[in-house]
Amino acid sequence: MGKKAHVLVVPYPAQGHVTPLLKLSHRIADYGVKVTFVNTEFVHAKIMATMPDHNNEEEEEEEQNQVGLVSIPDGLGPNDDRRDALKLLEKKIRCVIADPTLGWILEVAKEMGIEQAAMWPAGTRGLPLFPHIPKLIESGVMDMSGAILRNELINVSKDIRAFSTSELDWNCIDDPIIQKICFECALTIKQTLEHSNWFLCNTIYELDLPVCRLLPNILPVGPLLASDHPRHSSGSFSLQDSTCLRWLNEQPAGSVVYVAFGSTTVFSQHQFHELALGLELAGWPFLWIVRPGLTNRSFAEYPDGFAEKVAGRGKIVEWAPQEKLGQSAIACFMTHCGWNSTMEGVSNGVPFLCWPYFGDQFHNRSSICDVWKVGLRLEHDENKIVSRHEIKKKIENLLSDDDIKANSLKLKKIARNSIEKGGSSCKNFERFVQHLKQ
Ligand SMILES: O=c1ccn([C@@H]2O[C@H](COP(=O)(O)OP(=O)(O)O[C@H]3O[C@H](CO)[C@@H](O)[C@H](O)[C@H]3O)[C@@H](O)[C@H]2O)c(=O)[nH]1
Repeated sequence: MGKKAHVLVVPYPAQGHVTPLLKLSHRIADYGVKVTFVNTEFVHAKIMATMPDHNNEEEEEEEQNQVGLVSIPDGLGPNDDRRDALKLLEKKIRCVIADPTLGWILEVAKEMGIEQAAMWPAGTRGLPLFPHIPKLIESGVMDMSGAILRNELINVSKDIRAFSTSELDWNCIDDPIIQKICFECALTIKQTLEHSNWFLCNTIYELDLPVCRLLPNILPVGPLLASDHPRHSSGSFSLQDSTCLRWLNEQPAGSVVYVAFGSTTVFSQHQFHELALGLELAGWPFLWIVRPGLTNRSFAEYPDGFAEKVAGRGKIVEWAPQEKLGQSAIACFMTHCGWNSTMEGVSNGVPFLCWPYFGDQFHNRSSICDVWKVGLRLEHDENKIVSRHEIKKKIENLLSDDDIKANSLKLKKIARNSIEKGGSSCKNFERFVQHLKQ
């Protein structure tokens, strides 16, 4: 059976408009089409309060063909008079800011004559590949659907290391359907990069010079840090366990290996064991984030006797306030090289042990190890496993490398300066905001 068609219904937030559109939506849903109906929060609350309770099974079954009611704010203040139906027409959106992967939102904004700003959340090193796609098709390196026909090195600029075709994001995926979706997404990103009014990036001009020069329309405004602003939310999906901050404060300066792999990495149980044994063997204190889903089992199983062997020097939590881990106790950061983690690590001046999992993380590793020289790679063995011995060796190599330590502190200064008044990212950001306020 094919996928259910899905329509989005957006009424004007007034009784006489909501009612017919909702009736129409229910009719459509009765034909097996999925409907998401978007009300303002104000209207949504009113409708929900008048909905009958659905208690019996018969009604639950009917529920499957119900219209999904969701809400968005209407943009008015708490004291605005919502009985004045014209009030909303006075409200104009100045600019739409969206993730480039959702380029269609920006296209709609363009159609409506609204300014569009894309905000790229990932690493920028791979960005120059997107505008290069037509040339790769023309020269027969790939076909129109992104399938690679010939492996070769891709040169986008003399200042940027050549990419191999295996580094193209969509080419790293085995499933041909997902590969196709990812290629379409790459085309959307290309389009957005070339046509949106603004292309903001969570990066720093001084650290990303070749890319910023090659793509002059990108606007570096990073590192975007919430922890510097007490009232800003980091948008964490999980509760952050703050007990590790206290624990860290009790550890000697420069002694703790911080181990965290963001929200998407999944290890096999075998690899998870090997990592635990590597941390045990290395002998350093460690703070390890083991979120639910980090292994491909329903819960992570530690090696026998692990807890006893690392007692007193190993702290494991499900989710930490990572951005706030700027304590001097942290000696290095074992990471999957997600871009947020990369920017946060750079801002805290910590050396990296790089263990990328997919996508931009490989490019980010390259920035960390080859360009900025603030980290080392963890290498897989012939069985595609990062062994406990490799982990111990690389921790030792990294912690005894004074050049890497010095580079990390230099980078921290650059990152922090860039967001101070007069710094490059601060200036870029102010330019953008001033424009919005005109
Ligand atoms: O215990 C933890 C661990 C992580 N984090 C936060 O979670 C975020 C993780 O982001 P990131 O490091 O970018 O990793 P992912 O969640 O894996 O990010 C996805 O999105 C990124 C931005 O597009 C890409 O660079 C990555 O490849 C992709 O996996 C960071 O802000 C961390 O501070 C916590 O708050 N607590």
